[in-house]
Amino acid sequence: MKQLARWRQFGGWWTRYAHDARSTKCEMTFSVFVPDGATAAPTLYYLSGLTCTDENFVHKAGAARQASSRGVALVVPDTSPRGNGLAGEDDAYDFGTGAGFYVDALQEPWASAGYKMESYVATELRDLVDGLEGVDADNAGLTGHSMGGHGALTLAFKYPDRYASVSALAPICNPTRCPWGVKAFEGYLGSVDAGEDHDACKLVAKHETGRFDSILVDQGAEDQFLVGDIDQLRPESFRAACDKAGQNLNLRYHPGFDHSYFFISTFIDDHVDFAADRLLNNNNKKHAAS
Ligand SMILES: N[C@@H](CCC(=O)N[C@@H](CS)C(=O)NCC(=O)O)C(=O)O
Repeated sequence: MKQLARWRQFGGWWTRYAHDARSTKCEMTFSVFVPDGATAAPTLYYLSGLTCTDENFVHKAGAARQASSRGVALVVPDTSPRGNGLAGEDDAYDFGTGAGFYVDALQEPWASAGYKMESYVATELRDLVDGLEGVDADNAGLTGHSMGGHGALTLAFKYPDRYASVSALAPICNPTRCPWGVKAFEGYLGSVDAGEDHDACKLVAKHETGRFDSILVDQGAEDQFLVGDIDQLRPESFRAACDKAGQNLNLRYHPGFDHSYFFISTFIDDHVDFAADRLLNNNNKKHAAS
């Protein structure tokens, strides 16, 4: 693993790393924020949306202010493999590069070309984070935006033993029923049906799925992907699925806000707090028990 850059912000340090990744078969970058003085800070993963690298969030969200004040580390991965030279991978903003959808592709050529972002985030990156100073990789939560909100919700349901908290900003809640998700699942998995195992609305209904005391979802009421002719996000489907499954959900609509980082930067502190309230508590419990 090599260090690409290091910046001081608020009460802590960002470090940007590159490493040769097994699951994605290429060099991957990610960024980590560690608050000053942390010895075992809980880890909040932020999963980004379509077209993003790890840098969009680091530069635009301003999350380090609250993360340093709460003593939470932030881990920000990229959104897909890059540069594996696959024909067509750069042709569209919503498939291929920048659009890994947090699934392990089953369909060729994507499966052999490292489109394995589920394994990358949930296992390979987690193991790397375990080796970093100041952070506790075993005390982790997830949040994310849009495609990354879908990643946060679905990985939390699929790996409840790895994540003790989950929230999301304008997540793609029901990808088997929206154009972005249908395109991704047909392309990476071979069918929309195969995507049911990566759809938050379907996963919350499964009884072996993890349950969380609450899930926070923020949504801009003027989000261009919500209020257009085509609803890519479908938060009301997630509300209905959570109600049916007995999963507590705090879904908040914010008038005037769109899908952008202006929305994310306004509400990100609440997501850091939401994770901190759960993970610091979790941490205390763990230490009290030992
Ligand atoms: N480029 C796409 C939209 C892509 C988009 O909105 N991406 C969001 C995540 S879904 C984002 O965070 N973009 C990067 C940024 O705003 O910095 C379009 O024009 O329809």
